[in-house]
Amino acid sequence: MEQFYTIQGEGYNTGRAAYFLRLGGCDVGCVWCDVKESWDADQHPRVAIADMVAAVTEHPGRNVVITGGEPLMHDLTALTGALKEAGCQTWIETSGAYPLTGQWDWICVSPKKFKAPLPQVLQHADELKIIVFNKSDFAWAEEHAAQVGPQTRLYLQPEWSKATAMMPLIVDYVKEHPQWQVSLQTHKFLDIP
Ligand SMILES: C[S@@+](CC[C@H](N)C(=O)[O-])C[C@H]1O[C@@H](n2cnc3c(N)ncnc32)[C@H](O)[C@@H]1O
Ligand SMILES: Nc1nc2[nH]cc(C(=O)O)c2c(=O)[nH]1
Ligand code: SF4
Ligand SMILES: [Mg+2]
Repeated sequence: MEQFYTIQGEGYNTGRAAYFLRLGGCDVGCVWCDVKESWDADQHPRVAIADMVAAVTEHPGRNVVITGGEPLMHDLTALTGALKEAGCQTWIETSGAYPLTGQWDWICVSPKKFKAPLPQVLQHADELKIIVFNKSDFAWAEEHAAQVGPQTRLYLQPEWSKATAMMPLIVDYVKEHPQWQVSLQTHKFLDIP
């Protein structure tokens, strides 16, 4: 759908330069999704893997975030294989609703109520990033934290339009449950892609 070189704004790798490949297509249907224009894959041109890798390597950074849309609706074996061959670190942003394909250096799973994550994907998560839209999401976050491995980093990220109301609850929650960390969409504060 689009590709751009920016700073990873969210989660564990916040602040690090990364090239984003945003793949079209998602049927999860989050009401608050901030890239609804990604949902219909047919609205976006097909790009050859070699062209994506060439675009990545025009920049000095070698961290590549594959996001979407829901990137795991595509078989990512060939794309991640080509990126690894070009010396890239491969990071994914996924809801976990589809089977894991590809070779990954960092897996961020952000489960959704609208289409449940697969246990297999949760078990491979390096990072679990729960979007907090209302106060019931803390209990829901714990249900998913119980399904990841002991090394998985746990993040609570406010839904953007509810951030003012949810941030005080998130701050209190993290102080009481310090296994969790705060994640903010810092790129939106920086006004970068
Ligand atoms: C647009 S999604 C694409 C990747 C994948 N479909 C997913 O949901 O993880 C990228 C990240 O943005 C988060 N996100 C989407 N809309 C958001 C919003 N309105 N506020 C906060 N985070 C949001 C998602 O939860 C996910 O972690
Ligand atoms: N800077 C920046 N960081 C991000 N982290 C995850 C994003 C995404 O939409 O997947 C995203 C994004 O869209 N921009
Ligand atoms: S799964 Fe991701 S891309 Fe799909 S609707 Fe939800 S936030 Fe948007
Ligand atoms: Mg985004």
